[in-house]
Amino acid sequence: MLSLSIILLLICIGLITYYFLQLRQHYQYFSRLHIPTPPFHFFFGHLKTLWNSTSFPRQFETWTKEYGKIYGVYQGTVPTFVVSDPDFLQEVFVKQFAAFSGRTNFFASAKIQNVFTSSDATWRRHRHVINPTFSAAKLKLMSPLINGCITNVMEKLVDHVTSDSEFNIYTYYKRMTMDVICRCAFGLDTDVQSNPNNMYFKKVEELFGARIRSTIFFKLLQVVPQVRTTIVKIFDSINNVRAFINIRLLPSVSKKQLHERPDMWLHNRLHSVIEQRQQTPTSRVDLLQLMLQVITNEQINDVVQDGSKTNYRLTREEIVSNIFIFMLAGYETTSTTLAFATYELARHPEVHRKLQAEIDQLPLATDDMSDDDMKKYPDYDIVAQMPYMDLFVSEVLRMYPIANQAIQRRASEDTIVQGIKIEKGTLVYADVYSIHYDQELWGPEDPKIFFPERHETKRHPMAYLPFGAGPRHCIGMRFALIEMKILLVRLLLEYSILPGEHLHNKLNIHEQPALAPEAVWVKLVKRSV
Ligand code: HEM
Repeated sequence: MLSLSIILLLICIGLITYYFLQLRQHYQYFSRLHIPTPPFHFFFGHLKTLWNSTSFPRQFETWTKEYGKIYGVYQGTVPTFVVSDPDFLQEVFVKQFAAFSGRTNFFASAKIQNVFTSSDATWRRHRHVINPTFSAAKLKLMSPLINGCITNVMEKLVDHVTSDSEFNIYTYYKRMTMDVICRCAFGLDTDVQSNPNNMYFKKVEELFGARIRSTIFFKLLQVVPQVRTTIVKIFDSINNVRAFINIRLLPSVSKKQLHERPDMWLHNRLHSVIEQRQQTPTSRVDLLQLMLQVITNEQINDVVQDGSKTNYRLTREEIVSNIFIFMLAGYETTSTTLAFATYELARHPEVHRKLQAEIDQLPLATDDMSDDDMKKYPDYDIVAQMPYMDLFVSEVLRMYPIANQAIQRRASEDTIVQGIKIEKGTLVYADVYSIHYDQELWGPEDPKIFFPERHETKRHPMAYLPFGAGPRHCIGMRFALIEMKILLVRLLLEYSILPGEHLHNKLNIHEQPALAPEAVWVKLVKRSV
């Protein structure tokens, strides 16, 4: 008996020693490569410092000042290169994309993948199906749908103009962008603008407010990625039980629902979006239609795909997962950029005047004109021809790279970049703040100053990264730009934006999970053109 206990004790000691030796080995990764590293804690790596900072990107920016354009951090044990050298990034994001086609594998354990969370062959399959969604031809067809939602927001704004009071315009942008993405991508008339209590909208909002990164659960998964799959499975099972009770059992008995995680709530309800479309088919080829054209009930094994793109299929669960990610990405990013654009317009009367001057020159009909050549609302063709608008929006996105945390790649094989050996599984993170505010890349005007004309000068191809870079750049970029520009044209054609008294003190920019202000308080004044 005693000898058995001793054997067990020795095995335990052996395993612990082996684990610590492994950790030690992991933590020598950067020193072996002679890459500088800020001080870190055994077991946590740099996570403790990152958790205590205002945001990961801001901490990376601070470290870049001390450790240079290429340095390393350990997220738990995962080595991460933090890079603000544009040539190095070009190599990773563009030239060697085949070796860097994924992002962090944080979601790899999730049951169902989508175009954002997947990697390698699975990602190629998703992206191939979804890519045609926002072609130029499709964007042209979407302009009336976008304009319809913008007409709704313009009607809502009238109340604030007549009452001559300052108000938080960001709230209106969020509702509008949710309606736009749902209408254009899924043919869904959510009308969140008239019904802000729409449950889909509330859950998406809840998801962004959830500060998931600060939860113990999230932190544990970061430190010990090995237990990720098991823990995620346990959480998913609990949520599935809750969903079953909420959907099947409770409705007939009680209105009170058991709490489901907002992401799980959405996943569990989005099936009805598919059913709705299958019951009422449409001739429009939107994102949902493209995905339904390739739906399959069979299991897909990407490893043994024959490589023929015509065979690319999506399962029902994958379609749901893509709807989910598009609702999220399509709504938050665009409304936040519009919020920052409005903030900058309220602060810079000169920029505001120039943009209005360009808008006033557009071939748009006013109410009393009936010229057939004139369009009532700006569309794809009109907003595509606005040089100053381009400069303005680019400067907003340079100063506020809202989704910068997504701009990272994971090595799917061992490779060498600029003479540095990068092992499979290593992350490369673009330090977008350091790049977007780099005097060498963006001078001679101080990059801290809002100056749209700086974009007239040709810059390094990797100096401007708000939508990422390479084959995996933002799939909704052109859609977002058209939507934002149409909104700005119609807003500034009718109103001038003035700063509200609370503009600065209620801005409260935060960065978890994406860069966003709390509120943008402005006044709208009717123009007398
Ligand atoms: C101003 C608005 C937007 C910004 C700043 C933005 C930014 C980004 C960034 C930085 C990425 C990561 C790119 C990379 O890793 O290289 C990304 C990916 C993505 N974005 Fe956007 N985005 C915006 C609007 C949209 C919209 C409107 C949609 C949907 C209609 C969308 C859908 C996506 C998707 C699905 C991905 C993942 C692409 C992939 O991994 O293949 N985004 N976005």
